Amino acid sequence: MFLLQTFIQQCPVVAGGFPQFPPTPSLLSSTKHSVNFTVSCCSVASPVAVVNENVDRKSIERSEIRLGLPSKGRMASDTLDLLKDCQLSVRHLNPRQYVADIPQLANLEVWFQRPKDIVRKLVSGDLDLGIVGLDTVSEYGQGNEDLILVHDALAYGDCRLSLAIPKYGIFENINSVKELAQMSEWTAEKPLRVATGFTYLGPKFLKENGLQHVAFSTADGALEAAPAMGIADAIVDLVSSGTTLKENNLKEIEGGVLLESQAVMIASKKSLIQRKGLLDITHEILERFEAHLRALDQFTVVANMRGNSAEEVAERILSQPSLSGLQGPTISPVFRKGDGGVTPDYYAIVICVPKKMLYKSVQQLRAIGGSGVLVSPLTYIFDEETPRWRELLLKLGL
Ligand SMILES: Nc1ncnc2c1ncn2[C@@H]1O[C@H](COP(=O)(O)OP(=O)(O)OP(=O)(O)O)[C@@H](O)[C@H]1O
Ligand SMILES: O=P(O)(O)OC[C@H]1O[C@H](OP(=O)(O)OP(=O)(O)O)[C@H](O)[C@@H]1O
Ligand SMILES: [Mg+2]
Repeated sequence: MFLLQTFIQQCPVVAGGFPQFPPTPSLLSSTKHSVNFTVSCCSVASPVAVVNENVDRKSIERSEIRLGLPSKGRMASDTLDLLKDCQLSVRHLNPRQYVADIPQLANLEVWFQRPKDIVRKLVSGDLDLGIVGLDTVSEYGQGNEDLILVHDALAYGDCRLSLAIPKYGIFENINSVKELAQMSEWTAEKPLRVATGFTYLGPKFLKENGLQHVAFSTADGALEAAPAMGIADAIVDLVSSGTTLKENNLKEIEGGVLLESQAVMIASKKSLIQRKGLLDITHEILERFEAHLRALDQFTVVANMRGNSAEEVAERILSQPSLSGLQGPTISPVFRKGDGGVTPDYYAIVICVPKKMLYKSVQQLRAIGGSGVLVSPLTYIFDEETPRWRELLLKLGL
């Protein structure tokens, strides 16, 4: 049995600037004072030094800006779709080639990498920008201050990292982390056994929640099988629909969500400050993302309305809660030639309506005399300035 410290000292793993990501231990255990790794199989005295990244690389000397995108898995195609929807299509000639570009953004290289490697390479300075799940940033970034969240809600890849326990046996009446921690079953000799791929966030969370006797095991997938196989008592894993938990007779418990996750855009703070052109490209990508994502849940609604004046029509519209639009309605007179000359006969109104409110809005429009209602999708809403850009500049001290 080795403490984590011992493990790292004896395994000459050099993490090249990356903050101590653990060399996937096969078993971890928590004691009263610290979370310890118990190593059951490892070449602890390996003579080979594994250098994860170039330590003193000349990365800052390269002039190209590098964006890391997921090379495969759940996040890959949604990420490309988002960029395409923002008119930033990635030109990728060959799926086995890991480098590509975005013709709209000069001097930018796109590198396809596994999500966890995107985070590692941002920390090591080999990438400048990246798009991955927040869970991956938190697990592999481990709070590194050089990692900056540029956009924290790209609206896909939604899931949560959760602690789950069996519905049956000794857990039948356990419904919260507090109750789990208070169970008398867990002792130093017989700790709560937790299976997880999140070997940083898992132990941290359980320690913070007062679970003193915990042993962790790790696997690359199908963790939900571990309790039924008798390998673990609980798991910490990603959940989205909850089907996998349900099918394996497991349940989430109160206080057991470690993290709510979705796709995010991250950047290296050092690069943002030092690399020429990066701030401008980041601003452009951020503006396009924001404009697209804001427009996603809105429709443009155009309708005709009879009235005596634009003001009178505006008053009627603003009296309806669903019709105020983004900044208020746009109202234009529609002129017709009559006996007494050219007069405004009715008014055309244009408003933005949240998609969820569409039918209610149409009903309200009709109730105040609206007719000929046309509905079309919105592509972008560009605001004067994006709040996220201001926040980013603040984080950079600019
Ligand atoms: N139900 C889900 N299960 C796992 N990941 C999900 C789920 N829903 C969304 N995600 C997001 O997708 C990411 C994982 O995708 P995927 O498993 O394809 O990636 P990966 O890093 O290649 O995984 P691995 O290396 O284990 O194969 C997660 O980090 C998370 O942000
Ligand atoms: O709540 P759900 O919608 O059921 O999704 C959750 C499951 O999906 C993921 O597994 P994945 O499909 O990546 O398989 P793996 O765990 O074998 O990698 C995750 O690890 C869960 O097992
Ligand atoms: Mg997976």
